[in-house]
Amino acid sequence: MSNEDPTTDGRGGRAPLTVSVRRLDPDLPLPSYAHPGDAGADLVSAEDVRLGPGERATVRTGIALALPDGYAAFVHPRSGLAARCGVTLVNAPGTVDAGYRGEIKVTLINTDLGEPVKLSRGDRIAQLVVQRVERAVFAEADELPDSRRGRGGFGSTGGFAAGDR
Ligand SMILES: O=c1ccn([C@H]2C[C@H](O)[C@@H](COP(=O)(O)OP(=O)(O)OP(=O)(O)O)O2)c(=O)[nH]1
Repeated sequence: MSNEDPTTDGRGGRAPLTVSVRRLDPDLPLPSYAHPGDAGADLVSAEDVRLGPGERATVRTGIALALPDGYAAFVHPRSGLAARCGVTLVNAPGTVDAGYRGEIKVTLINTDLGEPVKLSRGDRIAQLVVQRVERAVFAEADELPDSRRGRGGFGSTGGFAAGDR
């Protein structure tokens, strides 16, 4: 039996987490990181999609996951698609629960009000960030401890002209 700690790679770094993936569409790739150190693994579209100006669509990715307990995956937009075409996610980031075994889907929206966007099957449409998450116990309290921010909420620190009127 090995005494090695499975959470380390034996060279002082963290061992990668293995996540089981089912390919619901065998011709599409598994999620993959474009570069070492990338936080998000690209997800591709399983279908051809045309998004008219301002239109949204929920798009299949052809994969299903089994995340270990204590982890979640977050579906984030791709910055290039957002900057070039105005395509982002309606619910960014989408939350994929550890217990979810269905197909990962991505709800895209074309925020460009002038131009339609065409995406093809196999195009990279979003990125998946896998993270450890805490499960909180919500303990009711009559008083909360003081803090510097206190009750100062939305925009309370200023910093944008339109909100400083
Ligand atoms: O962008 C996303 C977001 C979620 N999901 C899947 C995984 C997630 O575990 C499930 C439910 O998502 P969420 O909890 O955000 O949806 P809800 O509207 O709160 O539904 P529910 O009542 O099922 O929790 O849908 C996706 O495939 N893509």
